[in-house]
Order: sequence, then C-alpha cells, then structure tokens
Amino acid sequence: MSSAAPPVQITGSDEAPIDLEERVALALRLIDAVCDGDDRLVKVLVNDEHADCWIQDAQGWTALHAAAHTGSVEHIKLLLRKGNAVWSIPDNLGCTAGDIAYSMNNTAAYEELLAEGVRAEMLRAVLEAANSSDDSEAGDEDAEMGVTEGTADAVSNDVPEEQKLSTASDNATFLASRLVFTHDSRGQPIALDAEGNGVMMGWESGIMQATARRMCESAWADRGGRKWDELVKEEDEGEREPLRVMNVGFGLGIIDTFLQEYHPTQHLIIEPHPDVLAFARSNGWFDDRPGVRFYEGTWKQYLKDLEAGKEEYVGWDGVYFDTYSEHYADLHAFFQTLPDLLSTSPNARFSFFHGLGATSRLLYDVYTTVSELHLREIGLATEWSEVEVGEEGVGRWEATGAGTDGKRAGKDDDADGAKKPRTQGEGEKKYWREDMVGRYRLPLCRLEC
Ligand SMILES: C[S@@+](CC[C@H](N)C(=O)[O-])C[C@H]1O[C@@H](n2cnc3c(N)ncnc32)[C@H](O)[C@@H]1O
Repeated sequence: MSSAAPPVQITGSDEAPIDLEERVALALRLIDAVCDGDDRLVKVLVNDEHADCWIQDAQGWTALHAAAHTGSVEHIKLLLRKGNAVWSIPDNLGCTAGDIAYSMNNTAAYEELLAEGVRAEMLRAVLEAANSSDDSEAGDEDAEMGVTEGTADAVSNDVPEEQKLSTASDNATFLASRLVFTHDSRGQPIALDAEGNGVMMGWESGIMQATARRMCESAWADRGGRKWDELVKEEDEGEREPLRVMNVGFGLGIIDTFLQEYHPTQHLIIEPHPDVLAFARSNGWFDDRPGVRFYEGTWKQYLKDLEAGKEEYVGWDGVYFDTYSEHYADLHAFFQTLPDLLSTSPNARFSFFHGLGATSRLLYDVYTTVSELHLREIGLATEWSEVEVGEEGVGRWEATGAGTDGKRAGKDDDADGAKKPRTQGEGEKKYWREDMVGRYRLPLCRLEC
C-alpha cells in the first residue's frame, strides 16, 4: 500500500536538502521584501539564502516583476546578476517584468531589463547558430517532404496525437496541413491554418501597403500608372532602371498586389504551401501577369537551387520576407543571405514583417534591437518607421469554429468536444497586442557601402 509521497527534496547551495514548500516560501518572502523596498532582507535572501528569483506568486509575479514595479534598478541588477531571475517570464496577464516597468514609467528599470533581454537573445542566437546546422538540414527535409509529396494526410494520420507538432510553430507541420481562406465577421479576408490560427489577416493590409511604398517609392514611384511592356521597353533602351522584386510568403497576396502597382520588371514569389498556391491560382496570379513568377517551394529550397545553379542569380532591388510558423532563428538565417540576394543598386531595399514578440512591449523592443544588430553585422542599416494599427478589432482574429482538421481552434470547447455558442470577440487569440506594443514598426534596410 502506498503512503503519501514525501515532500520533494532539493539541494540548496550549502548541500543541505530543502523541501519544495520551503523553497516557494523563501521565494515569496523575497517578492514581499522587494515590494517593501527592504534592501537588507533582499540581499540576505538572494546572497545568503539563495532564494529562487524565478518562482511566481499567485498573480504570476516573480521578484523581478516586483522590482520592476518599485523601479529599483539596484534590486533588478542583484536579482539578475547574483540571483537566478529570468527576464522574460510573463505574469498571469502576459506581462514581463519589463512591461510592468514600462507601464509604471520606471524608465531606468525598463532600460536595465531591455539590456538584459538583448544580451540574452544575442547569446541565444550565437548558441542556436552553433547548434543549428544538423537540425535545420533535418527540418528542411521534413518541409520538402510535406510540400513536394503532398503528404498532409499521411503525416496527420500516422503520427500519434500526443507527438503532433503545432501548425503555428513547426514549419513542416504547417506545410503538410490544410488551410481555409475565408472572411471574419468584420468582412476581413483571413487565412486560417488547421488549428484555426490566423496565417494572414486582412487587417495587415495597411502594413503591407506602407511596406511596398517604403520599398519602392524613393526610386520607382514613376512606374505607377504605366504599362509593364512600355516600362520594359524603356529599360531595354537604357532609359530607366529595371525593378526586380522578390517576396517570400504569398499569404493572401496583399503585399504582392501593392508591389504590382510599380509593375516590376521581374516579380518572384516564393511560396511552398499547396493551398496558398491554389488560392493564388484561383485569383488569377498564374494567368498572364507580366514579370510574375512563382517558385513553388520553401525559401531554403530556393537557396539550395540557387547554389546548385537551378535558379538564376538575379540581384533583387526589393526583397520582402513574411513566412509563417518559422522562428527568429530562420529569419536570422535569411538575413545572412541578403548580401548575395540584393542588387548592387543604391536603391535596393529589404524589409520583413516585424511581429516578433508583439504581445509584450519589452519583447517587441528586444527583437527590434536584436534584429537591427544582426542586420548591422552583415552590413545592412535599418530605418524604422511606425504604422498605426490600433483601430477597433485590429490585431485579433476571430476563430471560425473549426480548423481544417475538424477541431475547435479555441480553448472553449466542452470536455467532450461539443461546441459552445460564441459571442463576438469571444475565443479570439491575439498575437498582436496594440495595448502593449502600440504602433507597428516597419523596418527598411539597405546595404551600407
Ligand atoms: C503571413 S503569410 C504572408 C502574407 C503576405 N505578406 C501577404 O501580404 O499576404 C505567410 C506565408 O508564408 C508562407 N510560408 C510558410 N513557410 C514558408 C517557407 N518556409 N518558405 C516560404 N514561404 C513560407 C505561408 O504558406 C504563407 O503563405
């Protein structure tokens, strides 16, 4: 017969066992001491008692959240440098310590947490890059299999439920899953993945329009309203510069529609998803659009084909990157290829969709800085401009009830899977929190001479 399990024993710094309850109690005392501004006790708990700085209280706060709230830079430094505080832990409302400091106007505390986030993410990128070559090869092959062999059903049927990866965070899983193209209740077009996550939403149209303009208007504005063949004739006669653009990730074709306003000489669209390609086909993108060509595969496959001589080196004047279910490490890897992809024209520009960490002010600031630093490392200077996205309903998608795998997207099903009635706004997931982030930051990058 079994008796009640003994308390979990862990080993403290003095090697004496401490039980879990004691450890939690110590961490909660630390949070209180930080809130009370009790410097002496905070130091004792961190330096001598080795209280865990990452343990969360009932509202999800760690000692770092408490220090961000009081604005004590001294406590923040102590918790990060002498304790084991983690800068990115969100509380129950999704706020990191940095978000608390920002909302309290504790500027010095915010700066300290931002610097910690940037340091940690730069280090993480170095470690990921060092470990990635084997993983990315394997991942890429998975993606290729999903796309070229159209194995969506085979993949989803053969893999046990508990081992399935999410369509939102695993590219191969996404590429092997089915998509739905529909409209939300506000009439905005949306593309949903098999779990009901928004792949692309009409509300991003303003961002896409502003991006296409920023990329093209300085050097190619006079192409608007002209005919493609007239423009190409003028290019052939040496009277004007050609415009060659590449877009990675078609989605709803929004940015491609705006890029078409400049009648690019060449317009390459890299898109691997069979359902997106079918959507593009049904919207006339494969019919006689001068200069437009689709590469039907992932950008990693495209780069391999480029290296193998199966694709021609072009020298693109505009490159845009906006994929789905990839990670910052993938975007970072794409950055490295830009010196080879961009043309030598002083007008050549690169941009990407910057939704990185867009549910937190701190994370958004960290990724703005980290991406700019990584671009600078490969010789690209970045200018940021802001785009307003804050109208009502923006930044959300409305779950439509079922993903393409027949499962409910939201968390609001009954245990037996029965669907509950939904009111407007209910069950909406956010990946953009305008209350936290404010305006969208549009990056525009150019190669420095
Ligand atoms: C957010 S949508 C792009 C939306 C687009 N910017 C627009 O204006 O409509 C992302 C697209 O990237 C595609 N995608 C996902 N993984 C990709 C990959 N590895 N290489 C290229 N495209 C990819 C998806 O199929 C999807 O069409």
